[in-house]
Amino acid sequence: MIAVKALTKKYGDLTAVDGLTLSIGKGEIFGLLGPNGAGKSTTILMLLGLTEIDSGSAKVCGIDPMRNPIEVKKRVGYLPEDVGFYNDLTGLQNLLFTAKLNNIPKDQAKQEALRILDEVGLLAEKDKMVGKYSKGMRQRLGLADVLVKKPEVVIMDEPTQGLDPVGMKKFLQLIVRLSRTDGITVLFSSHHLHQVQQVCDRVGIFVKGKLLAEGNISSLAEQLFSKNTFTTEVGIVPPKKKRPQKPVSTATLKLKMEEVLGVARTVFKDCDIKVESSRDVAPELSSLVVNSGYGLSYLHKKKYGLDDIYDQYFQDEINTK
Ligand SMILES: Nc1ncnc2c1ncn2[C@@H]1O[C@H](COP(=O)(O)OP(=O)(O)OP(=O)(O)O)[C@@H](O)[C@H]1O
Repeated sequence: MIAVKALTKKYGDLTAVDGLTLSIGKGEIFGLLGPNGAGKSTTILMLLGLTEIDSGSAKVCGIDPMRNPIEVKKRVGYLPEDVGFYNDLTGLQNLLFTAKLNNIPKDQAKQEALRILDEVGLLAEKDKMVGKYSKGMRQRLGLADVLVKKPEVVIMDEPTQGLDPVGMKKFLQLIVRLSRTDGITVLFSSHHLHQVQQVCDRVGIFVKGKLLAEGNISSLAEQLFSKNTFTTEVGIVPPKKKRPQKPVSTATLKLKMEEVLGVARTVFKDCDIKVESSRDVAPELSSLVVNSGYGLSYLHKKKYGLDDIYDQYFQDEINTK
């Protein structure tokens, strides 16, 4: 439904999107995850034909948005960060207005609008002026506004910005339902790791205009950590004087650990050892420690997840904002 090849956009000397290649299938929920300024909005604008592409190509529902932006707009619903509504019209009236602009017959429009208001949980508020809606209600009405057009693809730019945790959860559940029941393809941009992790089938990590990796969470971790996705933290205890076996030196223990199949690196800091490996080596490490004459004070196994990816790639940038 979305196919992008070597997509590039420059603003003067700045390359906002740098050779992006990506494809998103029908019914898939894809999360474009990246910090502020990564190029997410620019990518979305290019997909919608709202800004020019400098090089590369994009197809949305098989249509080139540069050549035929109107056809793309017919099939794609776009939910920007802040949706503009007529505040002195009710939720229902706003939706009927959108339906009219999209040439949907009046009877059909009302029936559909009511069904969608129900779906987004706003049926009880349908006659309230939108000016009196909360931020969460506006976002849900925004989604309803997009759905009235019966889109094949929904593109959302930071859709949960400003929502409280409950509102965010409900909104995300709604997105999943749309994709699962109606087969709608969803692309949404976010810099919130946890919401992306909760709902996306696939995630693209986007930093400084470049896609660093894409895939499901576990394949992302593998791509970004060069296959050494396991970390084992081991605490050793020097033996008590009277123990029969004299321990090997820590230098020897380090060498032995590095000989274990799959171990890529070890870091020794006094009695604390960190081992990076491509597979779970905890059983081998624990017996190695004991057989080398040490006691084992602790052993933690950890597999990289999106949190680690986030820490490595985004946290510094977000902290500086
Ligand atoms: N119209 C413009 N003119 C010049 N530079 C721009 C323009 N629009 C965006 N940029 C720059 O392009 C880069 C990418 O911006 P973009 O808005 O696409 O990022 P983003 O990932 O959507 O960020 P955010 O999460 O803050 O919305 C940024 O450095 C931004 O300053």
